[in-house]
Amino acid sequence: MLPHKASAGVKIAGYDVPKGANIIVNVWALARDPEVWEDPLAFRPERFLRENIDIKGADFRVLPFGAGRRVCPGAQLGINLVASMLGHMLHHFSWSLPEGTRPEDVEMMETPGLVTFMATPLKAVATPRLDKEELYRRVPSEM
Ligand code: HEM
Repeated sequence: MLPHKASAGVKIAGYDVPKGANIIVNVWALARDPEVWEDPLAFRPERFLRENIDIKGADFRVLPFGAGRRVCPGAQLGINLVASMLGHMLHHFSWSLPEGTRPEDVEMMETPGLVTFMATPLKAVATPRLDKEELYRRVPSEM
């Protein structure tokens, strides 16, 4: 989450947080807490199919958009854009690894920071799966 100033002095988990202190919530650690997540470092997105987890600030186990008064106001737009972008990428291209790279060689670890990047950039080969005419055809929208 972005840094915020404490508007009042408060005690949290035995720690004194003075008024005016700069607070940054470590959402990276929250989302990898082994007491909450089974095998937290394993890339297993299907774990989210098992239960309906709110990602817009109501469930503190995962807070990609923050929470509370300063929660991201663009959360729903962000979710819609990511779904649309992924859908387009999968619809238009077949995805494969570069020749000679095995799936088990792909390093999924990220680097920490304000914005998270992959520690080792992912190399993927996109092959158009629709013929060009279909791919670039403009579909006029009904007005
Ligand atoms: C997947 C995409 C996005 C992610 C992961 C994301 C994440 C975040 C996070 C973590 C915060 C900080 C919340 C906090 O400090 O508690 C934030 C704040 C904010 N986001 Fe987003 N965001 C996304 C997309 C967008 C979009 C599309 C917009 C606008 C169109 C937007 C506008 C803002 C604004 C204005 C704030 C500051 C809110 C405030 O401080 O009161 N975000 N976002």
